[in-house]
Amino acid sequence: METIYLTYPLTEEEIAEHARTQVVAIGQFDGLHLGHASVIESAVRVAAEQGLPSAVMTFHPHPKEVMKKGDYEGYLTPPTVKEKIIRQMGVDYLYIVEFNDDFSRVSPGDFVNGMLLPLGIHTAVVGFDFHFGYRGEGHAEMLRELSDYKLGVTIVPPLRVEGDKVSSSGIRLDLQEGNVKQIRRLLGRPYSLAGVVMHGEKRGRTIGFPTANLKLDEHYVLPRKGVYAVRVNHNDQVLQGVMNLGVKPTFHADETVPSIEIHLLDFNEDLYGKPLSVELIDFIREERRFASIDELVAQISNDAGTAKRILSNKD
Ligand SMILES: Cc1cc2nc3c(=O)[nH]c(=O)nc-3n(C[C@H](O)[C@H](O)[C@H](O)COP(=O)(O)O)c2cc1C
Ligand SMILES: Nc1ncnc2c1ncn2[C@@H]1O[C@H](COP(=O)(O)OP(=O)(O)O)[C@@H](O)[C@H]1O
Repeated sequence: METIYLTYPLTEEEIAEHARTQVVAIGQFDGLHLGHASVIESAVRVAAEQGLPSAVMTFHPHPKEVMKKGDYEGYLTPPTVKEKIIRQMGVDYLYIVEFNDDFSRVSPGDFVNGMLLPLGIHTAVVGFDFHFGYRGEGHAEMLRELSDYKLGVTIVPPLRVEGDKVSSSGIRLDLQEGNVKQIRRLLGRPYSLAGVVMHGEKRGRTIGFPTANLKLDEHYVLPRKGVYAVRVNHNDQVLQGVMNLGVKPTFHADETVPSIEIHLLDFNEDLYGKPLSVELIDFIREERRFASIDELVAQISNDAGTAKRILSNKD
């Protein structure tokens, strides 16, 4: 897969370089949940049927970040994660269009005639709720008419899991509630956070539970504070662990910035500076303040046992 960065308006050179008859799935696709996957898979299938290359067009930064909408709290799938997942889906080209103030003011008609048609888009594949152009005034059904019927359009219906429509906003709510098991069903994979291990307060080792402190690579939406059973990818190895995402109220009275700390089970190696990717498998409990370090340690030991039981279940 080739990743191509574009800005609107396209230059003559960009058009000359990237125009090809192709089938493109268009959307924000933040989270890359099963609904998004069904849109992208449709594009790959239609492309194969037509003997054309397949592509995904997405936008960065997130429009809500640029438009300073109050409810923006980060990415479910930051750009590098999104790119990796789309690559695994057999897509030939990924177009990342810069979303900025100017682009937010492009009319639906100009988006179609100044972006899609010049790139040689043969068929656009979009989700049922796709909106585009100034104030999101363009919607899926308008693509045909705005292109003067030059574009083929496939609209993919909503995907349901156990009766519920799969949506990025639903997943954001589930994250606030710590429903990581449900999120795993909606994404088709666990929610994960990637980062690098940094130095912490060096207390972990003194209480028998060293914890790798994760500095996140990108701006993720964080789940509810608390303790989670996690699977950790480190050096092509998959390790079991227990994570605390919180402000350590036992030690800090008014800390507000949460830290992400993982104790790896049956493991003893130096991890400073190493990249880790952490998959959230299940929520164990809320973070709380303990009256003594002994009580905290007893609880962490209990949590490690709970995580081990959860992670040994093969589902
Ligand atoms: C499984 C687990 C659960 C934890 N639960 C809590 C908790 O409920 N309350 C709290 O104040 N700290 C909790 N912690 C954080 C510890 O206080 C922290 O790991 C310890 O202070 C070491 O910090 P350091 O790695 O910065 O040295 C937990 C840590 C782990 C690994
Ligand atoms: N089982 C383990 N789980 C997590 N980190 C471990 C483990 N064994 C060794 N380590 C190392 O110990 C460090 C954590 O020790 P800790 O005393 O909590 O220090 P810090 O406060 O700097 O995180 C990790 O960053 C890693 O390098």
